[in-house]
Amino acid sequence: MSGSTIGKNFTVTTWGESHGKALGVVVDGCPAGIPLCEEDIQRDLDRRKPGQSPYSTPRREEDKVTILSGVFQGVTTGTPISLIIANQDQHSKDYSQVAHVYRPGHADYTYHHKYGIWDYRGGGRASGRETAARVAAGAIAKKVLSQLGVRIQAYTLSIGPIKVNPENFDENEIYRNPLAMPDGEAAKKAAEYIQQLKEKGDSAGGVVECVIQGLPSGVGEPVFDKLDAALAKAIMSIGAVKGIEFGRGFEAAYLTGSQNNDTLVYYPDRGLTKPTNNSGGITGGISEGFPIVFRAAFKPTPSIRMPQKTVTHDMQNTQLVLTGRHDPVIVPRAVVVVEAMAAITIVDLLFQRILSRIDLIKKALS
Ligand SMILES: Cc1cc2nc3c(=O)[nH]c(=O)nc-3n(C[C@H](O)[C@H](O)[C@H](O)COP(=O)(O)O)c2cc1C
Ligand SMILES: C=C(O[C@@H]1CC(C(=O)O)=C[C@@H](OP(=O)(O)O)[C@H]1O)C(=O)O
Repeated sequence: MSGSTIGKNFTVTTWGESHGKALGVVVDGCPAGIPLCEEDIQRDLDRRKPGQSPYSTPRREEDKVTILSGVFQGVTTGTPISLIIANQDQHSKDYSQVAHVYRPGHADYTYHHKYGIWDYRGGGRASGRETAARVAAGAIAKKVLSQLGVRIQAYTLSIGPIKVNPENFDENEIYRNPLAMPDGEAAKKAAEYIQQLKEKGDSAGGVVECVIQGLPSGVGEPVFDKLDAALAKAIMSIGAVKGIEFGRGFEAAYLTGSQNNDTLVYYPDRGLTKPTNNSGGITGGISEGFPIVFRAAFKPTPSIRMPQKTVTHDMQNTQLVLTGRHDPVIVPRAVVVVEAMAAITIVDLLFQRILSRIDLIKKALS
Protein backbone atom coordinates (compact mmCIF):
# COMPACT_ATOMS: atom_id res chain seq x y z
CA MET A 1 0.00 0.00 0.00
CA SER A 2 1.35 3.43 -0.91
CA GLY A 3 -0.78 5.49 1.48
CA SER A 4 -2.52 7.21 -1.42
CA THR A 5 -6.06 6.61 -0.07
CA ILE A 6 -7.96 8.60 2.55
CA GLY A 7 -11.39 7.85 4.06
CA LYS A 8 -13.39 4.77 5.05
CA ASN A 9 -16.93 5.48 3.80
CA PHE A 10 -16.05 7.98 1.06
CA THR A 11 -12.60 6.94 -0.16
CA VAL A 12 -10.33 9.08 -2.28
CA THR A 13 -7.28 7.58 -4.01
CA THR A 14 -5.00 9.95 -5.92
CA TRP A 15 -2.41 8.83 -8.46
CA GLY A 16 0.15 10.38 -10.82
CA GLU A 17 3.30 12.49 -10.73
CA SER A 18 4.07 16.09 -11.65
CA HIS A 19 6.12 15.07 -14.70
CA GLY A 20 4.22 11.92 -15.76
CA LYS A 21 1.60 11.83 -18.51
CA ALA A 22 -1.34 12.62 -16.26
CA LEU A 23 -2.66 12.59 -12.75
CA GLY A 24 -6.01 11.61 -11.39
CA VAL A 25 -8.22 10.30 -8.65
CA VAL A 26 -10.71 7.53 -7.91
CA VAL A 27 -13.59 8.46 -5.60
CA ASP A 28 -15.46 5.46 -4.17
CA GLY A 29 -18.56 5.68 -1.96
CA CYS A 30 -20.23 8.66 -3.59
CA PRO A 31 -24.00 8.11 -3.39
CA ALA A 32 -25.99 7.65 -6.60
CA GLY A 33 -28.31 10.39 -7.81
CA ILE A 34 -26.10 13.45 -7.38
CA PRO A 35 -25.98 15.72 -10.46
CA LEU A 36 -22.32 15.93 -11.53
CA CYS A 37 -20.61 17.21 -14.66
CA GLU A 38 -17.05 18.19 -15.58
CA GLU A 39 -17.84 21.92 -15.16
CA ASP A 40 -18.72 21.32 -11.48
CA ILE A 41 -15.19 20.01 -10.94
CA GLN A 42 -13.46 22.41 -13.33
CA ARG A 43 -14.61 25.45 -11.36
CA ASP A 44 -12.49 24.42 -8.37
CA LEU A 45 -9.59 23.18 -10.52
CA ASP A 46 -9.42 26.62 -12.14
CA ARG A 47 -8.99 28.22 -8.70
CA ARG A 48 -5.90 26.03 -8.08
CA LYS A 49 -4.31 25.73 -11.52
CA PRO A 50 -0.83 27.19 -12.03
CA GLY A 51 0.27 30.07 -14.24
CA GLN A 52 -2.58 32.48 -13.53
CA SER A 53 -0.84 35.33 -11.73
CA PRO A 54 2.63 36.73 -11.00
CA TYR A 55 2.27 35.15 -7.53
CA SER A 56 2.08 31.61 -8.92
CA THR A 57 4.45 29.23 -10.69
CA PRO A 58 4.57 30.20 -14.40
CA ARG A 59 4.06 26.53 -15.40
CA ARG A 60 1.08 26.61 -17.75
CA GLU A 61 -1.41 23.81 -17.27
CA GLU A 62 -5.04 23.85 -18.35
CA ASP A 63 -5.88 21.22 -15.72
CA LYS A 64 -8.88 20.10 -17.79
CA VAL A 65 -10.67 17.24 -16.08
CA THR A 66 -12.28 14.27 -17.82
CA ILE A 67 -14.77 12.02 -16.02
CA LEU A 68 -13.96 8.43 -16.99
CA SER A 69 -16.53 6.54 -14.92
CA GLY A 70 -19.27 6.68 -12.31
CA VAL A 71 -21.53 9.24 -14.01
CA PHE A 72 -24.41 8.51 -16.39
CA GLN A 73 -26.64 11.14 -17.99
CA GLY A 74 -25.20 13.82 -15.72
CA VAL A 75 -25.89 11.94 -12.48
CA THR A 76 -23.62 9.83 -10.22
CA THR A 77 -24.35 6.11 -10.46
CA GLY A 78 -22.97 5.00 -7.06
CA THR A 79 -19.99 3.26 -8.72
CA PRO A 80 -16.37 4.49 -8.46
CA ILE A 81 -15.86 7.89 -10.09
CA SER A 82 -12.56 8.09 -11.93
CA LEU A 83 -11.13 11.43 -13.04
CA ILE A 84 -8.06 12.22 -15.16
CA ILE A 85 -6.11 15.48 -15.67
CA ALA A 86 -3.34 15.59 -18.32
CA ASN A 87 0.13 17.08 -17.74
CA GLN A 88 1.01 19.33 -20.68
CA ASP A 89 3.86 21.65 -19.73
CA GLN A 90 6.37 19.59 -17.75
CA HIS A 91 9.75 21.11 -18.85
CA SER A 92 11.44 18.05 -17.33
CA LYS A 93 14.85 19.22 -18.58
CA ASP A 94 14.76 22.02 -15.95
CA TYR A 95 15.40 19.32 -13.38
CA SER A 96 18.64 17.94 -14.90
CA GLN A 97 20.56 20.27 -12.52
CA VAL A 98 19.17 18.37 -9.53
CA ALA A 99 19.53 14.85 -10.96
CA HIS A 100 22.33 14.19 -8.42
CA VAL A 101 21.72 16.95 -5.84
CA TYR A 102 19.15 17.17 -3.04
CA ARG A 103 17.02 20.34 -2.94
CA PRO A 104 16.89 21.76 0.61
CA GLY A 105 13.35 21.80 2.01
CA HIS A 106 11.86 19.53 -0.66
CA ALA A 107 11.30 15.77 -0.39
CA ASP A 108 14.22 14.67 -2.64
CA TYR A 109 16.42 13.28 0.15
CA THR A 110 13.68 11.51 2.12
CA TYR A 111 12.05 9.94 -0.98
CA HIS A 112 15.42 8.75 -2.28
CA HIS A 113 16.26 7.13 1.05
CA LYS A 114 12.82 5.59 1.49
CA TYR A 115 12.57 4.02 -1.98
CA GLY A 116 16.21 3.75 -3.13
CA ILE A 117 15.10 5.26 -6.43
CA TRP A 118 14.41 8.91 -7.17
CA ASP A 119 12.67 10.36 -10.20
CA TYR A 120 14.29 13.79 -10.03
CA ARG A 121 11.92 15.40 -12.57
CA GLY A 122 9.75 17.62 -10.37
CA GLY A 123 8.65 16.49 -6.95
CA GLY A 124 6.77 13.43 -8.29
CA ARG A 125 4.13 12.51 -5.70
CA ALA A 126 5.58 15.19 -3.38
CA SER A 127 4.82 17.90 -5.92
CA GLY A 128 2.13 20.43 -5.13
CA ARG A 129 0.73 19.34 -8.49
CA GLU A 130 -0.65 16.17 -6.84
CA THR A 131 -3.18 18.45 -5.14
CA ALA A 132 -5.03 18.92 -8.47
CA ALA A 133 -6.40 15.39 -7.95
CA ARG A 134 -7.47 16.26 -4.39
CA VAL A 135 -9.28 19.36 -5.59
CA ALA A 136 -11.16 17.31 -8.20
CA ALA A 137 -12.28 14.83 -5.52
CA GLY A 138 -13.10 17.69 -3.18
CA ALA A 139 -15.46 19.18 -5.77
CA ILE A 140 -17.45 15.92 -5.69
CA ALA A 141 -17.51 15.96 -1.87
CA LYS A 142 -18.75 19.56 -2.02
CA LYS A 143 -21.57 18.49 -4.37
CA VAL A 144 -22.65 15.94 -1.75
CA LEU A 145 -22.44 18.58 0.99
CA SER A 146 -24.36 21.18 -1.01
CA GLN A 147 -27.35 18.80 -1.01
CA LEU A 148 -27.15 18.80 2.80
CA GLY A 149 -26.75 22.55 3.25
CA VAL A 150 -23.09 22.37 4.34
CA ARG A 151 -20.82 25.11 3.00
CA ILE A 152 -17.02 25.24 3.17
CA GLN A 153 -15.06 28.43 2.52
CA ALA A 154 -11.32 28.92 2.89
CA TYR A 155 -9.21 32.02 2.24
CA THR A 156 -5.76 33.46 2.77
CA LEU A 157 -5.54 34.84 6.31
CA SER A 158 -1.93 35.98 6.12
CA ILE A 159 1.13 36.04 3.88
CA GLY A 160 4.42 36.57 5.69
CA PRO A 161 3.77 39.36 8.22
CA ILE A 162 0.72 40.75 6.32
CA LYS A 163 -2.61 39.77 7.90
CA VAL A 164 -6.23 40.27 6.93
CA ASN A 165 -7.83 43.04 9.01
CA PRO A 166 -11.15 41.57 10.30
CA GLU A 167 -12.75 45.03 9.92
CA ASN A 168 -12.07 44.93 6.16
CA PHE A 169 -13.36 41.35 5.70
CA ASP A 170 -15.13 41.07 2.33
CA GLU A 171 -15.91 37.58 1.07
CA ASN A 172 -16.11 38.79 -2.56
CA GLU A 173 -12.43 39.80 -2.37
CA ILE A 174 -11.45 36.12 -2.07
CA TYR A 175 -12.37 35.70 -5.73
CA ARG A 176 -11.35 39.24 -6.82
CA ASN A 177 -7.64 39.33 -5.91
CA PRO A 178 -5.11 36.68 -7.00
CA LEU A 179 -3.99 36.10 -3.39
CA ALA A 180 -7.48 34.90 -2.32
CA MET A 181 -7.41 37.39 0.58
CA PRO A 182 -10.75 38.65 1.90
CA ASP A 183 -9.25 42.13 2.40
CA GLY A 184 -8.27 44.13 -0.70
CA GLU A 185 -5.89 46.42 1.23
CA ALA A 186 -4.00 43.52 2.81
CA ALA A 187 -3.85 41.79 -0.58
CA LYS A 188 -2.11 44.85 -2.10
CA LYS A 189 0.49 44.90 0.68
CA ALA A 190 1.01 41.13 0.42
CA ALA A 191 1.52 41.44 -3.35
CA GLU A 192 4.29 44.01 -2.76
CA TYR A 193 5.86 41.78 -0.11
CA ILE A 194 5.93 38.78 -2.47
CA GLN A 195 7.29 40.91 -5.30
CA GLN A 196 10.24 42.00 -3.11
CA LEU A 197 10.98 38.38 -2.16
CA LYS A 198 10.71 37.25 -5.80
CA GLU A 199 13.31 39.82 -6.83
CA LYS A 200 15.68 38.35 -4.25
CA GLY A 201 14.87 34.78 -5.35
CA ASP A 202 13.19 34.04 -2.02
CA SER A 203 9.69 32.82 -1.09
CA ALA A 204 6.92 33.46 1.47
CA GLY A 205 4.75 31.36 3.77
CA GLY A 206 1.32 32.08 5.22
CA VAL A 207 -1.89 30.90 6.84
CA VAL A 208 -5.15 29.63 5.32
CA GLU A 209 -8.33 29.90 7.39
CA CYS A 210 -11.29 27.63 6.70
CA VAL A 211 -14.90 27.95 7.91
CA ILE A 212 -17.45 25.13 7.64
CA GLN A 213 -21.07 26.20 8.05
CA GLY A 214 -24.31 24.24 8.23
CA LEU A 215 -22.81 21.03 9.60
CA PRO A 216 -25.21 19.54 12.19
CA SER A 217 -23.99 18.32 15.57
CA GLY A 218 -22.96 14.69 15.96
CA VAL A 219 -20.33 14.33 13.18
CA GLY A 220 -17.03 12.76 14.27
CA GLU A 221 -16.20 9.56 16.14
CA PRO A 222 -15.32 9.57 19.84
CA VAL A 223 -11.78 8.14 19.86
CA PHE A 224 -9.40 7.79 16.90
CA ASP A 225 -11.63 9.30 14.21
CA LYS A 226 -12.41 12.50 16.08
CA LEU A 227 -13.51 15.19 13.65
CA ASP A 228 -10.58 17.46 14.58
CA ALA A 229 -8.13 14.52 14.38
CA ALA A 230 -9.46 13.52 10.96
CA LEU A 231 -9.34 17.11 9.69
CA ALA A 232 -5.81 17.50 11.06
CA LYS A 233 -4.66 14.36 9.23
CA ALA A 234 -6.27 15.47 5.98
CA ILE A 235 -4.91 19.02 6.14
CA MET A 236 -1.44 18.00 7.35
CA SER A 237 -1.25 15.65 4.34
CA ILE A 238 -1.07 18.70 2.04
CA GLY A 239 2.54 19.45 1.07
CA ALA A 240 4.11 22.38 2.98
CA VAL A 241 1.49 22.41 5.79
CA LYS A 242 3.35 22.64 9.10
CA GLY A 243 0.53 23.15 11.59
CA ILE A 244 -3.20 23.32 12.18
CA GLU A 245 -5.23 24.93 14.95
CA PHE A 246 -8.94 24.93 15.71
CA GLY A 247 -10.88 27.90 17.09
CA ARG A 248 -8.73 29.78 19.59
CA GLY A 249 -6.00 27.21 18.83
CA PHE A 250 -2.57 27.50 20.48
CA GLU A 251 -3.69 30.73 22.18
CA ALA A 252 -6.04 28.64 24.41
CA ALA A 253 -3.00 27.22 26.19
CA TYR A 254 -2.34 30.69 27.62
CA LEU A 255 -5.91 31.28 28.88
CA THR A 256 -7.74 30.18 32.02
CA GLY A 257 -10.75 27.85 31.91
CA SER A 258 -13.12 30.74 32.57
CA GLN A 259 -11.60 32.69 29.68
CA ASN A 260 -11.57 29.78 27.27
CA ASN A 261 -14.90 27.96 27.85
CA ASP A 262 -17.64 28.78 25.37
CA THR A 263 -20.72 29.49 27.47
CA LEU A 264 -24.04 28.16 26.20
CA VAL A 265 -27.25 30.21 26.15
CA TYR A 266 -30.66 28.95 25.04
CA TYR A 267 -33.28 31.29 23.55
CA PRO A 268 -36.73 29.86 22.73
CA ASP A 269 -36.75 31.72 19.38
CA ARG A 270 -33.09 31.15 18.35
CA GLY A 271 -32.36 27.82 20.05
CA LEU A 272 -28.93 27.06 21.49
CA THR A 273 -26.34 29.81 21.04
CA LYS A 274 -22.67 30.34 21.93
CA PRO A 275 -21.45 33.93 22.25
CA THR A 276 -17.86 32.73 21.58
CA ASN A 277 -16.42 29.91 19.46
CA ASN A 278 -13.07 29.19 21.13
CA SER A 279 -13.58 25.47 20.51
CA GLY A 280 -13.76 26.04 16.75
CA GLY A 281 -17.08 24.14 16.63
CA ILE A 282 -15.77 20.75 17.79
CA THR A 283 -15.80 19.26 21.31
CA GLY A 284 -14.95 15.67 22.20
CA GLY A 285 -14.06 15.18 18.55
CA ILE A 286 -17.70 15.71 17.56
CA SER A 287 -19.25 18.65 15.70
CA GLU A 288 -21.31 20.96 17.92
CA GLY A 289 -23.62 22.28 15.21
CA PHE A 290 -21.85 25.66 15.28
CA PRO A 291 -19.40 26.86 12.58
CA ILE A 292 -16.16 24.90 12.44
CA VAL A 293 -13.12 27.17 12.15
CA PHE A 294 -9.53 26.08 11.65
CA ARG A 295 -6.27 27.54 10.36
CA ALA A 296 -3.43 25.80 8.49
CA ALA A 297 0.12 27.17 8.49
CA PHE A 298 2.08 26.80 5.23
CA LYS A 299 5.85 27.07 5.15
CA PRO A 300 7.53 29.19 2.46
CA THR A 301 8.04 27.41 -0.87
CA PRO A 302 11.22 25.35 -0.51
CA SER A 303 12.47 25.77 -4.12
CA ILE A 304 14.09 29.21 -4.11
CA ARG A 305 16.62 30.86 -6.40
CA MET A 306 19.02 32.05 -3.70
CA PRO A 307 22.28 30.11 -3.37
CA GLN A 308 21.88 27.30 -0.83
CA LYS A 309 24.26 24.79 0.75
CA THR A 310 23.35 21.17 0.08
CA VAL A 311 24.86 17.77 -0.76
CA THR A 312 25.07 15.56 -3.82
CA HIS A 313 23.71 11.98 -3.78
CA ASP A 314 27.26 10.79 -2.98
CA MET A 315 27.50 13.22 -0.03
CA GLN A 316 29.74 15.89 -1.54
CA ASN A 317 29.10 19.35 -0.14
CA THR A 318 27.98 21.72 -2.85
CA GLN A 319 26.09 24.94 -3.52
CA LEU A 320 22.82 24.98 -5.45
CA VAL A 321 21.28 27.88 -7.35
CA LEU A 322 17.96 26.52 -8.54
CA THR A 323 16.36 27.42 -11.85
CA GLY A 324 12.89 26.22 -12.90
CA ARG A 325 9.35 27.42 -12.24
CA HIS A 326 8.06 27.66 -8.69
CA ASP A 327 5.36 29.31 -6.62
CA PRO A 328 6.82 32.31 -4.76
CA VAL A 329 4.09 31.59 -2.19
CA ILE A 330 1.96 28.43 -1.92
CA VAL A 331 -0.95 29.73 0.15
CA PRO A 332 -3.25 31.34 -2.49
CA ARG A 333 -3.24 28.22 -4.67
CA ALA A 334 -3.66 25.98 -1.62
CA VAL A 335 -6.86 27.70 -0.41
CA VAL A 336 -9.06 25.46 -2.56
CA VAL A 337 -6.94 22.41 -1.62
CA VAL A 338 -7.76 23.05 2.05
CA GLU A 339 -11.47 23.28 1.18
CA ALA A 340 -11.20 20.00 -0.77
CA MET A 341 -9.52 18.05 2.05
CA ALA A 342 -12.04 19.45 4.56
CA ALA A 343 -14.98 18.47 2.29
CA ILE A 344 -13.63 14.92 1.77
CA THR A 345 -13.20 14.46 5.55
CA ILE A 346 -16.62 15.84 6.43
CA VAL A 347 -18.43 13.64 3.89
CA ASP A 348 -16.58 10.55 5.14
CA LEU A 349 -17.54 11.20 8.77
CA LEU A 350 -21.09 12.31 7.89
CA PHE A 351 -21.71 8.89 6.35
CA GLN A 352 -20.25 7.27 9.48
CA ARG A 353 -22.64 9.40 11.57
CA ILE A 354 -25.65 7.72 9.95
CA LEU A 355 -24.30 4.34 11.10
CA SER A 356 -23.97 5.50 14.73
CA ARG A 357 -27.71 5.40 15.59
CA ILE A 358 -30.43 2.86 14.84
CA ASP A 359 -33.03 5.60 14.30
CA LEU A 360 -30.87 7.12 11.57
CA ILE A 361 -30.30 3.70 9.94
CA LYS A 362 -34.06 3.04 10.02
CA LYS A 363 -34.72 6.46 8.52
CA ALA A 364 -32.17 5.77 5.76
CA LEU A 365 -33.94 2.49 4.89
CA SER A 366 -37.52 3.79 5.10
C1 LIG B 1 -0.48 23.92 -4.17
C2 LIG B 1 0.95 23.68 -3.84
C3 LIG B 1 1.94 24.22 -4.65
C4 LIG B 1 3.29 24.01 -4.36
N1 LIG B 1 4.24 24.57 -5.19
C5 LIG B 1 5.54 24.36 -4.93
C6 LIG B 1 6.54 24.87 -5.81
O1 LIG B 1 6.26 25.51 -6.82
N2 LIG B 1 7.83 24.59 -5.53
C7 LIG B 1 8.21 23.87 -4.42
O2 LIG B 1 9.39 23.67 -4.20
N3 LIG B 1 7.28 23.39 -3.56
C8 LIG B 1 5.96 23.61 -3.79
N4 LIG B 1 5.03 23.09 -2.94
C9 LIG B 1 5.48 22.47 -1.67
C10 LIG B 1 6.02 21.07 -1.80
O3 LIG B 1 5.07 20.26 -2.42
C11 LIG B 1 6.37 20.55 -0.39
O4 LIG B 1 7.14 21.46 0.30
C12 LIG B 1 7.13 19.25 -0.50
O5 LIG B 1 6.22 18.23 -0.85
C13 LIG B 1 7.83 18.83 0.79
O6 LIG B 1 6.87 18.54 1.77
P1 LIG B 1 6.81 19.30 3.17
O7 LIG B 1 7.08 20.72 2.88
O8 LIG B 1 5.41 19.06 3.67
O9 LIG B 1 7.85 18.69 4.05
C14 LIG B 1 3.67 23.25 -3.21
C15 LIG B 1 2.66 22.70 -2.41
C16 LIG B 1 1.33 22.90 -2.70
C17 LIG B 1 0.28 22.31 -1.80
C1 LIG C 1 2.71 22.43 -11.56
C2 LIG C 1 2.28 22.77 -10.39
O1 LIG C 1 3.05 23.30 -9.39
C3 LIG C 1 4.33 22.81 -9.24
C4 LIG C 1 4.54 22.45 -7.79
C5 LIG C 1 5.96 22.13 -7.52
C6 LIG C 1 6.32 21.42 -6.28
O2 LIG C 1 7.49 21.08 -6.13
O3 LIG C 1 5.46 21.20 -5.43
C7 LIG C 1 6.97 22.52 -8.36
C8 LIG C 1 6.69 23.13 -9.64
O4 LIG C 1 6.58 22.07 -10.56
P1 LIG C 1 7.47 21.93 -11.83
O5 LIG C 1 8.84 22.34 -11.40
O6 LIG C 1 7.37 20.49 -12.13
O7 LIG C 1 6.80 22.83 -12.81
C9 LIG C 1 5.36 23.85 -9.68
O8 LIG C 1 5.13 24.32 -10.98
C10 LIG C 1 0.89 22.59 -10.01
O9 LIG C 1 0.61 22.76 -8.82
O10 LIG C 1 0.06 22.29 -10.87
